[in-house]
Amino acid sequence: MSELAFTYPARLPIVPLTATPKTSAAVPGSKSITNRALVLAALGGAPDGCLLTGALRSEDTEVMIDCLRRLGIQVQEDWAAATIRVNNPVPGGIPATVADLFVGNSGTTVRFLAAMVALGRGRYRLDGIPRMRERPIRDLLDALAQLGVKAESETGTGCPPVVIESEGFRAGSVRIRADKSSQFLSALLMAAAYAGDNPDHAATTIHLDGPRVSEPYIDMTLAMMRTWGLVVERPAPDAFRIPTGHRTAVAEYAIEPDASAASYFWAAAAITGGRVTVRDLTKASLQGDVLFVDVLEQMGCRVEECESGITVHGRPLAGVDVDMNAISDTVMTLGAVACFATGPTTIRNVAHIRHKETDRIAAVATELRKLGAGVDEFADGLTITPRPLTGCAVDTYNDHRMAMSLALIGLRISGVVVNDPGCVVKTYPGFWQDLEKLRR
Ligand SMILES: O=C(O)C1=C[C@@H](OP(=O)(O)O)[C@@H](O)[C@H](O)C1
Ligand SMILES: C=C(OP(=O)(O)O)C(=O)O
Repeated sequence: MSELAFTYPARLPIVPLTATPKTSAAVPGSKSITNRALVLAALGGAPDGCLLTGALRSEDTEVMIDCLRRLGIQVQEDWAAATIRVNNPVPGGIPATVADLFVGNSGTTVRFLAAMVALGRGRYRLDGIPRMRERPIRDLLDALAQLGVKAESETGTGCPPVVIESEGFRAGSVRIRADKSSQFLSALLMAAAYAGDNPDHAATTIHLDGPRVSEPYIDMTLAMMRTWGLVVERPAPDAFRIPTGHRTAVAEYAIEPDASAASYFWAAAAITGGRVTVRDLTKASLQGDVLFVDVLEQMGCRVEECESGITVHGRPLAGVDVDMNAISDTVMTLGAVACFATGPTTIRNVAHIRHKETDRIAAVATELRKLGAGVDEFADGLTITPRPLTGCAVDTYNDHRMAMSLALIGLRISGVVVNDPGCVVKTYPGFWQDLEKLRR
């Protein structure tokens, strides 16, 4: 990330807004869509390559791009134009036979690529930062093993580093769990579409065992696969049948703005009683996180969808009791908003966020308590009880979403200082500049 045009201090004081914001915000491209589009464009193999527009430049997308290059796929970025061109000399396959891949702390990169490299013939190793070595991937490795791929956690922890040794995988039948992360299923779905022919199986059938988390991301995967001409049948709600041999060359694909990034600006309107439009997002988005605005609406905000985007009008806020399993990247955003409501807010059914950049339930509970809020933490969620807040230095746990969410509190309360604000590079390097635009 050294070339990124942003530098960050060690600590960033947040100055409260002096005027109520009435503005619109443009957020960068979706991380989830950019990283899926990179994988699908790489496997799809359009004759002149595929041009991705509106792409996100951030640590998570840059590690994905770097890994694809190490796999022999040609990737040319033009960040000034927010475009990436992807060209695979071996459409549907992996050119490199050996690769050592560094995935940083990007869940989408490690999960999507662990399945994708299994289409190759060779030995591939994926590793990341120390926290990545604590993030689960066993359920995906077990699924790949069922398809004849040697897929192992090097240290036997069920976490990276991961070593995949493959002779390519052929269509077959496989069972997988997605109760720790939906990314396991997304990864397998995308790779399975390029599985080799098997005289005994005209399709790969994936059976999902147990409950699934983060369901809208599975829908996003299925929708994007359809764009690439890949067929996924649903013989039952927990079964996916992916016939081999279907694909469409996609020459150009437009990436939506990031809805999780948008949540900070909608929340800013809610917290300050202002009005903020996030441009170019609609409720028809591929991203479940646009539905964060429904939670704000439940709390009392007015939400308006128009041609230019989605607008949140801040109003006095009531507490809510909400299941956030489907939109769990916005839990910390809601945690910040909840501090300004008239009553307690309970966030339920998000045990899986303990496996993300940090244990997000514990981290948000600790930091909101430091600021003065009442917080009861339970295994799969938390209750936040508003109390008078006092600004202080807050820790961010190398978690971009902790930094962006806690900063929101500083828009109302003086004395909030965000430690290690540079961790936003994971998905939103320009966040601090964009937050400042609320003062215009
Ligand atoms: O598939 C994706 O793009 C993502 C799925 C979610 O992860 P889990 O499925 O692990 O909850 C989400 O938190 C992550 O930011 C992106
Ligand atoms: C959980 C996240 O990312 P990932 O799982 O892709 O690392 C996130 O961006 O909040």
